[in-house]
Amino acid sequence: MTTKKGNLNDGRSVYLHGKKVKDMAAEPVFSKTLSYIQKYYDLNASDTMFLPPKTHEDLVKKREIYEKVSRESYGFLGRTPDFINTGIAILDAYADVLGADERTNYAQNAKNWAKRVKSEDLFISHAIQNPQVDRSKGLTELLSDGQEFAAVWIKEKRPDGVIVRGAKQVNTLAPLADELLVFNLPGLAPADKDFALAFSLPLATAGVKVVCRKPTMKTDYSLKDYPLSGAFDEMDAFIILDDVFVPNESLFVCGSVEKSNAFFPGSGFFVHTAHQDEVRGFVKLEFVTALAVRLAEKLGLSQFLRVQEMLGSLTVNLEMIKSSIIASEVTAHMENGVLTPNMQVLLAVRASLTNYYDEALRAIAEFASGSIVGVPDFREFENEEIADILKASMTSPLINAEDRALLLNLAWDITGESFGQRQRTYEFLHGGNPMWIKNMHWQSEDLTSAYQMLDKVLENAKSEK
Ligand SMILES: Cc1cc2nc3c(=O)[nH]c(=O)nc-3n(C[C@H](O)[C@H](O)[C@H](O)COP(=O)(O)OP(=O)(O)OC[C@H]3O[C@@H](n4cnc5c(N)ncnc54)[C@H](O)[C@@H]3O)c2cc1C
Repeated sequence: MTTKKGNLNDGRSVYLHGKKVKDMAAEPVFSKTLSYIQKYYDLNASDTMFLPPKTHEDLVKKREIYEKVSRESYGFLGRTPDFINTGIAILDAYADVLGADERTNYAQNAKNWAKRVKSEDLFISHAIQNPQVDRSKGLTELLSDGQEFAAVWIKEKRPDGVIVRGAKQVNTLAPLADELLVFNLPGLAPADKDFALAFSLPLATAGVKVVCRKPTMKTDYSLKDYPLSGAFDEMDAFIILDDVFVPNESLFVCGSVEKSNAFFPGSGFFVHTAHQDEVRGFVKLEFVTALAVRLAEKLGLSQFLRVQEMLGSLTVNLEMIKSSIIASEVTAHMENGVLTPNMQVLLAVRASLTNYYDEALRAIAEFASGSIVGVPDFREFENEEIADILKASMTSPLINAEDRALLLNLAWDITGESFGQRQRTYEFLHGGNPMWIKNMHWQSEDLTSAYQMLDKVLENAKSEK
């Protein structure tokens, strides 16, 4: 256990700035962010997190703890330990779908793993999406073309486990986690047996290489200049599995396309992690909505009708998301003895949040306008040569110079900085391409009563003499 204790120097291979990191604690991008991740443990969130929901009250309790954890990072850390842990909480009830074969008992492995994650309070990071090598080709075709890193595949089968090779394109917070959970989304073709895998391994396993993107964190300035991007960076990483040995007992799927395709929806992970994710999304939407309102007030814009309409639209969006999350709990159903939130509602929330978040960002950018790039380095407010005139010229009856600069810096962090751009990309894509989400929603929607009305009016028209 490393994340909870705060010691990430366990021999893991993490690459940053073109080098292998020797001391994780010496890198602010990791140490500062870790202190935010650890708030999950400070809040003793695990007791509630690992509760398999049986009643409506349980779901409400879980929502409240997701919200609490999320508020610690204002919703800007998406993959805190509660995300995967809420799926692990119900794995015991679902694992039998994974079955067994002559190699191992996958269902039992998953149950044992869930027990260990709970008892050791581990932080699990998940790696699903395959690198965008050539989406026009199937995985088996890519491998036969020599593309060994287009996905993760079984290179060698041994009696005690398998050697896997390959890559996953983005794994959020992997450098700070205890273990990597590697699996596929549904969609493997019948020929893709060698790609049919699901397993979890400690970060420090030989051959696991975690290659970080360039940080968005600003370390050379004060938090006054970069209130969020100076505080944490939800690091994403490219994962390389360079001939990694996975012991039989760590395998949840191996060689079965059917089981691989069933893993995400069939393990209960999808719906319960979605519940956590949408609550976290709501908290973030609340934050950006509040910032838009504060900017409008402090820049003297809120008496304009157009601005009022924009603000009203943001609060309407917020209300829709809040109510929908509650609706997903009220319309939950029992499945495998677990009270399961309504997935159609959660998918609708995910599909809408991408647009609502963007709308809030557009409002912030429009209100902050050119002022957003006219903010000096905060040290200028201490510069004897110009401090007085700067403060006088930037102070208004509504807000003093420093508070105004701070508010605008926050707006820039969220709309302009690489931190904000990464957050925007995250909101758009982390839950899957919105195209797939909407596609999935439409295919599962029950339109029976709507069709009945439609047929009635058509029949009425046809039967007119
Ligand atoms: C900040 C961030 C953090 C993330 N964190 C994680 C993480 O921790 N773990 C993880 O596993 N994943 C993570 N993801 C990955 C995320 O799950 C994927 O980016 C997302 O699902 C979209 O998949 P993709 O990028 O492979 O794009 P694709 O699905 O390849 O789509 C790319 C483009 O191709 C088009 N396209 C692709 N296939 C088709 C098709 N069949 N028909 C028509 N058009 C098609 C799409 O419309 C789109 O325009 C993260 C992503 C981001 C941006």
